Amino acid sequence: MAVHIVADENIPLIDEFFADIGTITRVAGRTMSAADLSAADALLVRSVTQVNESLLAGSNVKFVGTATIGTDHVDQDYLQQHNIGFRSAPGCNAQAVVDYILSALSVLNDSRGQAFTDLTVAIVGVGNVGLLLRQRLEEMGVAVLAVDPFKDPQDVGELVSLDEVLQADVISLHTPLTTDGEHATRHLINAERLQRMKPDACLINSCRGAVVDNRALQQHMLAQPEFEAILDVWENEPELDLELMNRAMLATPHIAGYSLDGKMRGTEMVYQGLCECFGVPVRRKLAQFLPEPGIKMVTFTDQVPMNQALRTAIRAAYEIRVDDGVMRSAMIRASHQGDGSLRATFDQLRRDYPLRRDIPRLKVAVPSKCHDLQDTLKAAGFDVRAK
Ligand SMILES: NC(=O)C1=CN([C@@H]2O[C@H](COP(=O)(O)OP(=O)(O)OC[C@H]3O[C@@H](n4cnc5c(N)ncnc54)[C@H](O)[C@@H]3O)[C@@H](O)[C@H]2O)C=CC1
Ligand SMILES: O=C(O)C(=O)[C@H](O)COP(=O)(O)O
Repeated sequence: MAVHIVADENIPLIDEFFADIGTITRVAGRTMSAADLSAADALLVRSVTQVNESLLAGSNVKFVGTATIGTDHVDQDYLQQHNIGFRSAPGCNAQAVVDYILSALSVLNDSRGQAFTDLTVAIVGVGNVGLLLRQRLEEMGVAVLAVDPFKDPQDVGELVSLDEVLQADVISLHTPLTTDGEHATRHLINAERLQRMKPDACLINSCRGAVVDNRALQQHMLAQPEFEAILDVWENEPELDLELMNRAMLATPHIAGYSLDGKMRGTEMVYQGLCECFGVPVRRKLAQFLPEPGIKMVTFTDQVPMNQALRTAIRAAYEIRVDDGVMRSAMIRASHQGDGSLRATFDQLRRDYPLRRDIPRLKVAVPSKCHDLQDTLKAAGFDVRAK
């Protein structure tokens, strides 16, 4: 049976994974409509497509795959009620988000003349991203506080209350966007909770924009000039609040998870789900397609101080300041153009995102006598070679 697949044009390796399963139509994810699905058996999306009754009603779609970790754009109840198979890609780009946070922390440290180990970092949501971040930071010697009402400390380590977490130097958000129940995360960080943070705290949001009340954050930063925000995600994307961007210490266009490794892993995971749903044998594996990294090796001498080596290695793998600079200049240019330019520019930055690899793909050579440096770089996830 040939499966007709409608796929977001920004999903990589669509032909490589799916061409021998059926026919493929690529469409723009942001503007996908019910008309695009008239002949579809399977739908593959990213986070920018709202998958709900108005998209699917009247179609013959039997499977929906989202090549993303987040699933807040998918009405899973509707899929279940209509017997439509579903697969997301849990954890696919968790490593990339962790790399983003490490690069962000290295910039924050530079601006304050601090080392990683001078900070207490709070993690809100200890799932795939939060737990990997916790492991990396703790092994690097950073003090971590974590909160997650749905997790057992036996599985994810010690947990504290949200009140305690608000007292950390850095608060990094890693929850899904949810709107129902006692622990709903929409506007989890609101004006009142911002008030309870340290005046010079740093809030990092790389999960979903609406987990933070963006208006309250902007007002808080106006009143507390020492407060820092590092923002990858924005309420109402692809709309962007330029004022908030200008106040943020680092601003990026929802690309924290955009490593090649993470994106391709996402495709492989939905491929496996689609094969299972249609009873097709799994013939393709990510390793067939993932290229070798371009930078082969970063080499350190024994003279390099620990923090400098760590910063250099992290930024050789992922330099957040480049993404920040590209976004600011593109957005400022767009703000002088007409209606819709900011939205279009936000999406264009994402579509044309340059190649980036996960930290564990970067080999780092360290003198064999520098055991502490080797251990710290391994803790941060690097492929360390003693030389
Ligand atoms: N900026 C980007 O490019 C990316 C953003 N994301 C976002 O990050 C989110 C987290 O990713 P994962 O860790 O892989 O998801 P996950 O589902 O593995 O973990 C989320 C954790 O948050 C916890 N949680 C839920 N409500 C909470 C609350 N009120 N307070 C504290 N914890 C709460 C859950 O119990 C769970 O342990 C995703 O849902 C997605 O929206 C994910 C990948 C890339
Ligand atoms: O995996 C997720 O969840 C994300 O946030 C994705 O990295 C977002 O990428 P797009 O699906 O919006 O391209």
